[in-house]
Amino acid sequence: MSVALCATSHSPLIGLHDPEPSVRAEVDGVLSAARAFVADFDPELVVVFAPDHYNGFLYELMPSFCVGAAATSVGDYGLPTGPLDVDRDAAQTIAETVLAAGVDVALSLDMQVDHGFVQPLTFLFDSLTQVPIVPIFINCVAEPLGPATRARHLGAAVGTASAALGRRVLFVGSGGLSHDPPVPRLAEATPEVALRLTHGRNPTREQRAVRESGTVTAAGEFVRGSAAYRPLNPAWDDLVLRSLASADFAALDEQSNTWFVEEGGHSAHEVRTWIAAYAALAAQGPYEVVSSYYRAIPEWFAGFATTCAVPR
Ligand SMILES: O=C(O)CCC(=O)/C=C/C=C(\O)C(=O)O
Ligand SMILES: [Fe+2]
Repeated sequence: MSVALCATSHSPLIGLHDPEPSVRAEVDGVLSAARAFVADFDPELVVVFAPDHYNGFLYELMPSFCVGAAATSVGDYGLPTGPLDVDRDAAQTIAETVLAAGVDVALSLDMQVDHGFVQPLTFLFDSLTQVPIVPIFINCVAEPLGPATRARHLGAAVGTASAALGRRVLFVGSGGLSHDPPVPRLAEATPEVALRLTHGRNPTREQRAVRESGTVTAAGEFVRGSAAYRPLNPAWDDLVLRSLASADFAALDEQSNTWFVEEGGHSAHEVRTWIAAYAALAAQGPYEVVSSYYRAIPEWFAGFATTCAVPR
């Protein structure tokens, strides 16, 4: 087996605003099983498809997709800070192959990544440098967004490029299913927030603390039924999981961007990372999902899912 997949929700609220202990323990068990799956596969390279939340990618220059040839974690929400062990040659090869396939991916030699990339790595590995990685950013929050089909094309091209590397490659997709956490949107932003979304790289420790405590406060309001955020949608999440398990990409990615927001909330666009990861796996033939977990966890603002898959 030369490829495998692990796709998981992330949430910056894990550890900061937890559900009841039995739910937390259940998720910890699922993530331990995913970690064991990955250890058993023993990847030689990890290709991570993940979004950003205005930490590494801002409106000063917002690509739809970007391959990182070097990357550093900003360490938001208490997660580890510092460089990732990026395989620069593999990143370069993947970027060249993806561009040759007609998908206009950017290349960064100095990518900053946030919890979107880093949290799944902490779920699956002992450190950010345990296995070489290639981080691939997918814009899932900063409108305007292209059609979701582009994530499938990106993933397919990355899958083809990965096959040519001749290594055991794990594809990781990182993002919630239905969820509508308080990620600012330019269309509604005050001038101050718009400035931050455009140029707010490297906030001070105090500025970051204010943002992060605001997310925790919002999660509390959401749990208490605030109408300011769209509800979780387990029925839609089930559709997402079933569609990807059966490689029915069109059921998802041929829908409009509005459909994603109306069904799953603004951050449901993070499903693009799952579409890309599954499309990368599909590029090397039929696959089967070997584990699939789902629970709506309002304390984490998340329709929370974790799946693992292998070639059939
Ligand atoms: O700047 C901030 O931290 C704003 C809040 C934020 O980024 C929240 C992110 C939530 C997720 O990543 C998620 O639930 O997927
Ligand atoms: Fe997110």
